[in-house]
Amino acid sequence: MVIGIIGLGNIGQMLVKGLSKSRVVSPSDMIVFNRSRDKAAELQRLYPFELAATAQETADKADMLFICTKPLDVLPVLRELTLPARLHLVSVAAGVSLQDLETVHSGPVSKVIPTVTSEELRGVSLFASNRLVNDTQRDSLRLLLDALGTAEEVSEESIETATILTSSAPGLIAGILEAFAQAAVRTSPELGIDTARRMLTETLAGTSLLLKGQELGFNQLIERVATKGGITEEGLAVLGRTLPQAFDDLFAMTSEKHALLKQKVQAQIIDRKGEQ
Ligand SMILES: NC(=O)C1=CN([C@@H]2O[C@H](COP(=O)(O)OP(=O)(O)OC[C@H]3O[C@@H](n4cnc5c(N)ncnc54)[C@H](O)[C@@H]3O)[C@@H](O)[C@H]2O)C=CC1
Ligand SMILES: O=C(O)[C@@H]1CCC=N1
Repeated sequence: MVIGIIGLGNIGQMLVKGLSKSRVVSPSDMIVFNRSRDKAAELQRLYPFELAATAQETADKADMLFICTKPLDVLPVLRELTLPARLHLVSVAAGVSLQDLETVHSGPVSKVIPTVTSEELRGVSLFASNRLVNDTQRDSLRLLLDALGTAEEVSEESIETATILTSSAPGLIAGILEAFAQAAVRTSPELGIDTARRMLTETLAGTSLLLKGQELGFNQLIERVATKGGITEEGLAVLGRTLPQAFDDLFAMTSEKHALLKQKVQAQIIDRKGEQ
């Protein structure tokens, strides 16, 4: 099976690196197109995929085509192409629905929300497919996404909330850790920011092993750490007072952004109909 990739940004590159590292696809079974050829040629030196001269060449040769541009570039880029009916089109863009993709491709279409952590073959890739994706195509997609961590099929209704938990989360967790480290240094400047970051990074790795490796629940881990009447309890009480509102705000704002993005994609479809 030939995997096509259009767009070599964070996610396009993650796909090349992750799929190659997992060995589920060899670079020689990938065909890649990027607007800037130099960037693609540089990556090609490490991962010897076929470098396409045009996006159309990628679409013609691929069995499964990942479109990895920013959301508002997805439909304009795909409209310029003639997509073979057999092609399984896979968009990774937040805010672009299966129905939107069906306006540019009459064949099988899936939406995947990947995660940058898949470069390390960990993390959850969300996916939803339209009715034209047959069992073989769904199985092939699931195989690729499982190789990148864990594949999870979700309804389009829940994909936006799940996106925050799986795909935005690495960035959000990094943001939380940065604030954690900065507060430590405000409290004890002599510690230094690099030391604080290093301590948190190592602690995150250990925490993740306890949660995932030993299958401890969040509350079980809290009980192990927070000695009754001890210090951690005080910290948890602060989090209990402040974090529920912060996370409600986070979901409210990210939902609003998703809605705005979807409106803009809809406008691209309506404008196009007006032009025809
Ligand atoms: N970064 C992330 O963690 C995640 C991103 N996504 C989605 O992935 C998509 C890409 O995001 P990033 O990789 O972060 O963005 P990015 O800005 O790093 O990459 C976009 C790439 O598309 C290329 N591009 C733009 N127009 C093109 C064209 N006409 N032909 C070929 N290539 C073209 C650009 O050169 C750039 O390399 C977005 O739609 C985003 O919603 C989804 C989940 C996670
Ligand atoms: O922030 C974004 O828009 C993309 C989608 C989810 C993660 N990154």
